[in-house]
This record gives sequence, C-alpha cells and structure tokens, in this order.
Amino acid sequence: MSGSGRAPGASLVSNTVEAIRLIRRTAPREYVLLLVCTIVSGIGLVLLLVAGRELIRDLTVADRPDDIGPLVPSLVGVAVGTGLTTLASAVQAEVRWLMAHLVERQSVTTVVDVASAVSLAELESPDFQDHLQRTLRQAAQRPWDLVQAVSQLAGAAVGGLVGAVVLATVEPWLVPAALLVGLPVLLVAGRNSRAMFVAVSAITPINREREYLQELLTGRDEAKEIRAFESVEHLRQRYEQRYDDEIEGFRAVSRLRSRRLLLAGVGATVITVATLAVLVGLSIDGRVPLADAAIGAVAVQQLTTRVRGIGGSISSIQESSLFLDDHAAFVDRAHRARAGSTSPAPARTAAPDGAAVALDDVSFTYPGATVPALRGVSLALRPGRVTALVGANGSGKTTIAKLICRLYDPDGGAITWDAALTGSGGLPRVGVIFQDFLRYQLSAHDNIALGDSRRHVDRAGVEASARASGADTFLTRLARGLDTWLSPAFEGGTDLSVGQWQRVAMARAVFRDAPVVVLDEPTAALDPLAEREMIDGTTALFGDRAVLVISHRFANVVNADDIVVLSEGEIVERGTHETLMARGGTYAEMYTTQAAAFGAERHA
Ligand SMILES: Nc1ncnc2c1ncn2[C@@H]1O[C@H](COP(=O)(O)OP(=O)(O)OP(=O)(O)O)[C@@H](O)[C@H]1O
Repeated sequence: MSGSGRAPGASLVSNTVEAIRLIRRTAPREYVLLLVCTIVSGIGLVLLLVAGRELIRDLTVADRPDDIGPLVPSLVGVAVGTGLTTLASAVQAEVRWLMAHLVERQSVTTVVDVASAVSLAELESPDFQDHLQRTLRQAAQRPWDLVQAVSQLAGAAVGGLVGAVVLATVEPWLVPAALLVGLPVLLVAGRNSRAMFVAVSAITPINREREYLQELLTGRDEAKEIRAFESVEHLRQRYEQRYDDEIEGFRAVSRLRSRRLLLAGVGATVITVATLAVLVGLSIDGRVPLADAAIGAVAVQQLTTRVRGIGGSISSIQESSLFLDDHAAFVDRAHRARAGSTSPAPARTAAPDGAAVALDDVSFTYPGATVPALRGVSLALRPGRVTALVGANGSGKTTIAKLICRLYDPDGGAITWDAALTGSGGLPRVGVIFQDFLRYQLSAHDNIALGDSRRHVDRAGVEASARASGADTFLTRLARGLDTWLSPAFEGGTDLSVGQWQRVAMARAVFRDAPVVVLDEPTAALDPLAEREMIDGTTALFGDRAVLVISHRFANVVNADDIVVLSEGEIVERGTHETLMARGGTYAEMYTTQAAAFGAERHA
C-alpha cells in the first residue's frame, strides 16, 4: 500500500487495480498460483456442466442405453470436473491464507515506518494516534479481506462466465435477465461500505481508551501499582463499559447493513425465481428440451450465485478501498513530515563562538497547549564545560533538553548546532538520559549498545561503557553477563533495581560517545555513595564534551561552570554557584531551603 499521492476517494476500479498490484508485488508466487487455480477451477466447471448436460441428455432420450458403457465419457467428465474444482479450491484456501500474511506484513510495516518518520509533536497528537490505531487495526484485517475479495471476484467472474455461456446455448436472452441480480447487491454495496468506515472512525477513540485500560490490567509494570492501590476492579469496570460502547457501535452499523442486505437479497431472489420460472415455462411449452432446461436451471443458479458473489466481492473491495484511502492518507503524513523536516534545517549551521549548541531567543509552545513552555531562552553549551539547569517543576528544563535533541523545533528564535554534531539522520548527535529513560526488555548488551546502533556489535565498547558508568559491578554477576535479558517476562531474564537501571542508561549515554551530553536528573535513583561517584566521575566521563545537567539536587549543580535558573519558561538568573549565592535570588533561596532541610534532618 504505497499509496502516496492517491486522491482520497479514488475510484473503485483504481483501488481494485492497486489492490491487485499490491498483492502481485508482495506475494508474486502465490499470485501466480492463485491465477492457475482459478483457471483450473474454471476448466473443471466447464467440464462439469458440459459432461453433466451430456449425461442428462443420454439418460432422458427415448432410446437410452441399457448399460453404463456409453455413459462412461460423460461420467468421467463429471468426475474430472468435480475433482479439478475441489482440488483448486483446496489449494486456493491455503494460498489465500499465506498471501494475507504477506500483504499484512507489507502494510503493517508501512504503518510502523510512518510512525517512525513523523515528528514527536505529530506522534503525540490525538488525531495521529486515532489515525494510527485505525490504520494499524485495519492493516491487519483488510489485506485478508482484500485477498479474499479479489480472488473470489476472479473465481466468481470465471464461474459466472461459464454459467452465462452455457445459459446462452439454452436461451440467450435469459443471460441479461439473470445478470440483473447484481443490481440490488451493487446498490447497497457502496452505502454499506461507507457506513462501516464511518462507524470504525467514530469508534476508534473509544477503542484506544479500551486498549489502554487493557494494557493497564495486563501489563507487568502496571500490575504493582494498580494492585497496591486496589484499583483493579474499578479499571476493569471502565474497561467493560468501553467494550460495551464499542460493541454497541458495531451492533448499530450491523443492524443498518443487515436491513439493506436483506432488501437486496429479496430483490435478487425475485429475479432468480422469475428467470427460473421463465425457463420452466419454455420447457413446458416444448420450446426448450428437458435436458437443456435442466442444465439451463443449473446455469441460472450458477450465474446468479456468481453475480451475487461478484457484487459481494466488489462491496468488500469498496469497503477495503475506503480503508486503503485512509491508509494512503496516513502514509502521506510521513511524506509531508519528510518534506517539512528539510525546510527549517538549522541542524547543520555552525553554532557561534565555538559553542556546540546555542539557543538564541528561543520560544516554544507544545502543540495543543495554551501557555508557552519556553520564552526568549538564550544559552550556549560549550565543549569541556558543564552547564546546569535548575528551576521549579514545569519551568521548562526538560523542554530545553528535548529541543537540543531536536525532538521539537522552536516556534521562535533559533537553535544552532556545531556542523560536526550532525548525525546520520540529520539529527544532532547528543548522548542523553531522560528522566523517564527507556528500559528495553532486551539483553543488557542491547540496552547499552542501542546508544549507537552503528557500533551495535562493539562488545569491547559496551563493556568499557558499563565499567565507566559502574554498571559492570552488577551486570557481570548476572547469569549470562551482558547477554542476560533484562526482563523476567523472558526465559532466563531478570530485572534490575531503579538505580541499576539508571546506571545502564548512563552506560548507554557513554557508549553514544557524542560531543553533547544531556543528563536529566541522572542521579535521582542513586544511593548517596553512587551519586557522589557519578558526580565526581562526570568530568572524567565527559571531560571534553559539552554537558547539560538538569537536577533538583544541588550537589549535582554546585560545581557546574554555568548555572542557569528557569522560572515559568524564562531564564531568571545565571552564573556560578558563588555569584548566584552572593546575589541572594531564586537560586540562593532554593539552595538554602534544600541545605536547611538536610540540616533539619540531621538534627531531628
Ligand atoms: N508533551 C507535552 N505536551 C504539552 N505540554 C507539555 C508536554 N511536556 C511538558 N509540557 C508542559 O511544558 C511545561 C514545561 O515542562 P518540562 O517538562 O520542560 O518541565 P521541567 O522543568 O522539566 O519540570 P520537572 O522539574 O517537573 O521535570 C510544563 O508546564 C508541562 O506541563
């Protein structure tokens, strides 16, 4: 489902052609096999009808044979015809199943690629999340529907053609009469497809909420808290409620579709019965011989069933088409993201005065937020110097870290990076530990090596990074050392303490070997000795790098070369510990408060 550039609401024909192309591209061998099966099945059907007619003729003529001998050729024809159609449909079922998996893989991978390509701001938006959820769910189901529909369409077309040809040899004008059964089916097809698409779109936000509740109720990490707080029952009830809402939505659309299909079915039945009645009348009048009338009746049945099948397949393709258009619109998001990401392109510009990164009068408001997270922030990170960011909760510290990693682009002002900082993907090379750093449920080696995927197999580098961050002390004691899976949910796996995880995250940042290092609360979970060790070791670890430390713990901050104090998204003070203390402003107040708390504890 490449889908790029396709107009929304593209015609049924072009969508069907695209669906066939997609299937041919992703499953070429299976596509050919399915074609061969369809042809074999068609040949079998022709044999069955022609030999069947001969058999009925031989049995109904006045001088019918006394023994089976003369009937053998038609009996063989019927047997071979039956064998071929049965064989072909058995193989077709298996091939379709495999095809659906191949096509599903292709379309789900496209969805994954889009989610990886869009900006973080877009990824976070509810509209994108709804679209992602819808596309992901449909990506798993629609290919199967599509494969079924397209192959059934081919089978029904061949079967219908055979029926039409046979019926034409009996009474040609009965063919267009029988074809009329397709009309009511096609009339409801478009309406029903749209009704389903609208229902699925409306249900998606409810579905997302229900799936989130499901994750809470089944997740390992979530289990601790929801059990300790005894909120399982409450969450389960909300989960049931959301499921009820979802099912009610599907019930409503199903009732609507069933009513329409019922009407279409009645119309098609009336047409079929009328065609058969005409045929019987012609036979009674003696204008059509009995054998021809009998095979004509089979042909009418064959033709009308297949035409209804064609209508059903087209309806299914039409429904999938709407989802394919939706999928194409989703893929276009990635194209737009790629086109958009090149326009501001500040990442390669040299930062002024030898700085590794410089923020100049930067303002930023999160998408959907009303208050700016940053206003007029100017600051430079220089090689060999440690800059510390302090400030109250929500003052914008982590936002600065995200902008430095270029996860968002500023709304105003500019960020410039040293040209040498630009990594392979156009993003600046920054080694970062976020407050909520990732704990990969992969091996300990992976957890460190994912700091720089280009050197993923560099075992010596991973070991050196583990040593540098102090993570080696506990990683080497694990059952399989660095190859131990850091999750008890996997066979032979184990978990770490929060502080140990923090050291692993630090090892990942060290392994990245980047000229700029951002440490957002790097010691929050460390014991006092480990914290001291980490602070003292920062210079040794990142001596010649530009380091940004964000911390509420002043022990991490006092020795920084520059301390920047943020309040409500603005820089209110900057300087060294000594100058800021002498100034007696916000920093001095925060520091004194923390120091006093320690003093109070000591004397308590
Ligand atoms: N993804 C987001 N979408 C919308 N608003 C956000 C988002 N992330 C943060 N904010 C808001 O931006 C402001 C700054 O948040 P930020 O995380 O930078 O604060 P902080 O100084 O790091 O706080 P803390 O000390 O608690 O970690 C806050 O008001 C916060 O609510």
